[in-house]
Amino acid sequence: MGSETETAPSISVIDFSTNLVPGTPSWDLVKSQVLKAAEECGCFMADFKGIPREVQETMDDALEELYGLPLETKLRNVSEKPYHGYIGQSPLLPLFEGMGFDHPQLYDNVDEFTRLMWPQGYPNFSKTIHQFSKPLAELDQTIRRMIVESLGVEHYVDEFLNSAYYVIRVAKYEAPGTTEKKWGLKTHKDQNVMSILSQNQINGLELQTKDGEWIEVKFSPDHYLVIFGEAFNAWTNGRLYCPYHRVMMSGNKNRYSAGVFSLPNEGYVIKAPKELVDEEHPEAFKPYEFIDYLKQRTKETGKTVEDPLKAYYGV
Ligand SMILES: O=C(O)CCC(=O)C(=O)O
Ligand SMILES: [Fe+2]
Repeated sequence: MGSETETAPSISVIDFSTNLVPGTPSWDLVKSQVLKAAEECGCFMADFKGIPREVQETMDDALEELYGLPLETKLRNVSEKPYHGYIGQSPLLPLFEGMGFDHPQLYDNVDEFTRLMWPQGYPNFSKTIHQFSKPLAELDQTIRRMIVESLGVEHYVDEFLNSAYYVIRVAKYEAPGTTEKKWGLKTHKDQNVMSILSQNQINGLELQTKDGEWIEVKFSPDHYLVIFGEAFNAWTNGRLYCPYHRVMMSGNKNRYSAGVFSLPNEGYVIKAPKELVDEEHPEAFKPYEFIDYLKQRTKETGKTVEDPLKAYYGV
């Protein structure tokens, strides 16, 4: 049905601001909205009140302070797993720096990272990161539970929720000082299970719709962008959409973003439950381990692969 005025595509907002209890009508309503967004756009904006405003604001300052540390200090954030530690200083992406660590929903893990950066300790920094990460890890659990229930395989909820761990990744995108857009982060699909992102007041994230149109993502306070990743898509036998996204920067203000990501555990073989495979939905992907996929993709950094998960593991 043609409408007279073209409306720009936008990302749907789903209300997580009330206490949602499984089995209640409000849970079921939100659950259906989540599945629809996951299938049609691979993302949505969660209106979520689990992180107090003052923590959101302190988070912006904390990231600015973290990235203000000398490079040799930031380089102490190392990991043997690809994409888990410090990334930056790349001539291909000169505006970008990223850091991250595992299990940020646990205070002691946050504090270990803090002490790596500030050996004398910095409890306020640890507190802020923890108060940011823990509610988002819980939100991730809620959303993943909703999808699994919606697909009618609720007896897999526990197995699926326990098959992933959390990583926090924080990024700085240096202001290019131009009106023309410069690359902050290359176009990619998230390879993990699910990502929940926030930012300071500076926009720059862009997301591609199924129709190929790019949307500039705008964040409001208490809004967190949920992006479904390839591992979740594989687990649902291809029922979800994974949107391409990128960061494009312009202007004179640095952008800081922070995200809590769920990643499949090491040793866990990602494979759709048999109930999700039938004649109408033949097996979409070969079973695979996340770390193998990550390692293969890292070897090919910079190479663009169309629909990468399908290229590597498509049946
Ligand atoms: O910084 C952002 O807003 C996006 C980060 C992102 O897409 C990622 O880490 O996968
Ligand atoms: Fe991403």
